[in-house]
Amino acid sequence: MRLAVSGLSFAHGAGAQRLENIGFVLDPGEVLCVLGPNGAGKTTLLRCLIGALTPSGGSILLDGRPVASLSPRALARGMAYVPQATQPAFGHLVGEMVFMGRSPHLGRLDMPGRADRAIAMDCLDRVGLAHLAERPFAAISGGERQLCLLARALAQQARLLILDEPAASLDFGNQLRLLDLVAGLARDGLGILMVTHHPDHALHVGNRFIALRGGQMHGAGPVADLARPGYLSALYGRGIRIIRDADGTLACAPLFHSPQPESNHVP
Ligand SMILES: Nc1ncnc2c1ncn2[C@@H]1O[C@H](COP(=O)(O)OP(=O)(O)OP(=O)(O)O)[C@@H](O)[C@H]1O
Repeated sequence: MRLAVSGLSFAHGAGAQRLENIGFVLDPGEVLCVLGPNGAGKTTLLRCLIGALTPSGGSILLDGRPVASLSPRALARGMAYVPQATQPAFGHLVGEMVFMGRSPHLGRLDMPGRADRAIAMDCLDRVGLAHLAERPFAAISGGERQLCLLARALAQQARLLILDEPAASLDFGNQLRLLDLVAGLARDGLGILMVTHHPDHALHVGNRFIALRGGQMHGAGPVADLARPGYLSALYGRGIRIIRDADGTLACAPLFHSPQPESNHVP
């Protein structure tokens, strides 16, 4: 399933920052990372993609069909969205939250059947939370909630995953587990669009990236471009260097004691 976005624009309202002329393609088996400073428009972009916001211009095509023309059910079978971890509105159990991911596969009055429950439990197990199935969603930690929402999206069995800062509340071990999971899902042929504040994560599991700044495309390309000298410093407005260890693994580190970049010009 191919997601193709072209010339996308959106405004939250008069005077609010606009998203302008955003474009990219996400193919099956690819991890596309969305980077950019706070307030750059990353979540706004994701909410346009899933139909929660209506763009003022441009196109969003899923396998060539405008997402706006798809029924909620068809859209949910195509794309699964994992928002930033939220406070629970209702008193659901963790397992029930994950069953909800099966909704696009059920009839209007159907309850999840045995097969749906097995899929949901398997997804909960994949994120390491099987032992919390009977706990209230409201009574687990922020990181566990984030993993639960990921399990719900996996239970949806969509071909595209849209992840909004999936690692934001995770401990270091769970961040690595998440990255392994993302890489594995991409190997299974899913397309994954992942907003991240960790350029390292993009370098580890991403294929390509887009960078937003002030609602505009600041750059796009293969993730290796993020390691170009000065690129991340220009994107975030702080000195950042890339370290390459003996086996070729790249990591970002701060440059605390050097002059900070004054412009956001991308080299
Ligand atoms: N509902 C809203 N009404 C008006 N402006 C909004 C609304 N939601 C977001 N904005 C503004 O739109 C811009 C982009 O917000 P968005 O949440 O998309 O940024 P982001 O890149 O996801 O940020 P962060 O990295 O901090 O999560 C910001 O200037 C924000 O203040």
